[in-house]
Amino acid sequence: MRVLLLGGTGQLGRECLLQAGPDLVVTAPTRRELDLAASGGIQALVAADPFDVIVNAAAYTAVDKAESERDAAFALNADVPGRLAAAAAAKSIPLVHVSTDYVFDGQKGAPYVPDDPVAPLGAYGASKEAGERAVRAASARSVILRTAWVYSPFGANFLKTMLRLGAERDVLKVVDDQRGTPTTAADLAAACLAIARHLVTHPDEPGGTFHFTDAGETTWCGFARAIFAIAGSRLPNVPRVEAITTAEYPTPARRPADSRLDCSATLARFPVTQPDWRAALAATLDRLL
Ligand SMILES: NC(=O)C1=CN([C@@H]2O[C@H](COP(=O)(O)OP(=O)(O)OC[C@H]3O[C@@H](n4cnc5c(N)ncnc54)[C@H](OP(=O)(O)O)[C@@H]3O)[C@@H](O)[C@H]2O)C=CC1
Ligand SMILES: Cc1cn([C@H]2C[C@H](O)[C@@H](COP(=O)(O)OP(=O)(O)O[C@H]3O[C@@H](C)C(=O)[C@@H](O)[C@H]3O)O2)c(=O)[nH]c1=O
Repeated sequence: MRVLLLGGTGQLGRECLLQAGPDLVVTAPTRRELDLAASGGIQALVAADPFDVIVNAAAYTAVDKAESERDAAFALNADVPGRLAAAAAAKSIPLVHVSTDYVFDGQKGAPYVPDDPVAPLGAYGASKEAGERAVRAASARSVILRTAWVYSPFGANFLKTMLRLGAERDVLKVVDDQRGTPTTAADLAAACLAIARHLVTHPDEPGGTFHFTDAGETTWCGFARAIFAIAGSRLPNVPRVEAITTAEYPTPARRPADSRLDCSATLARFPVTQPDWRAALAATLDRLL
């Protein structure tokens, strides 16, 4: 299977590349080779090569910065997916596009199913929601896969922030009133590649919008506490993690209070596995430390 992977240097992209086996030929242009924000090169790239499927792991992911860089967020998260989906449709190849729990406002009070109404609270979520609409409008056979709270040994993420701050401070204050599910980029990559493969081998099946996270739920504070509980003996300093409210941790972007995602439709339709988030965290810490 020949895969065009965008965002190969990001968290998800790197895990996709690590999981590519001999039957999976992945082409992953870097930003230097293809600046997605600037380029009209997407169409040319897709048109020129015989890819079986496209996986879009590229995005603008700086949630707070997006509030002051709205145009940059929309360029990457809305315009690029639209162009990519149009190029995929023109070649009749499927697209796996990754989106976020931040398209929801977090007020449902139960895990979101894919058809629930979206209502993003910030510019990042709004840009990703616009990207979803652009992908649907292009009529490619696409799977929009929403995920949440992604972390890995690579790049910038909450796990690495906690380990960095935990080495410097004795107390970390972390919000305990935002619920969701931490998800390793490795598990997400496995899901993306399984879905990509399924779309290629089942050409008559339609796409749609789906959810994938690791299994279970917690808060950011619960996530932080689990990090230090699991990794503590391997760290030079283990901070105390103090639970605070969102109001006590003001940020430029508002975030959903409860963005748990119901993944049952994904598990029923595609051959994906959903590891428990704590087991996945332990495995990631083993890789990182
Ligand atoms: N991180 C998270 O917590 C979550 C992420 N998601 C979604 O999952 C997907 C993957 O996220 P994640 O792996 O964390 O993202 P990262 O921020 O780790 O990676 C983003 C990727 O996009 C690339 N990129 C950004 N701008 C450009 C550009 N102008 N030209 C070319 N490449 C560019 C980056 O390249 P470079 O390395 O050069 O910067 C990088 O490869 C995204 O769609 C994201 O919205 C959904 C929920 C949670
Ligand atoms: C660093 C820190 C953060 N927090 C809070 C702020 C915020 O509410 C929450 C998470 O912080 P972060 O800024 O690390 O995470 P954030 O950038 O909001 O993570 C999001 O990224 C995008 C890309 C997504 O798509 C989402 O699914 C989600 O993973 O934790 C604390 O309470 N204490 C702290 O010391």
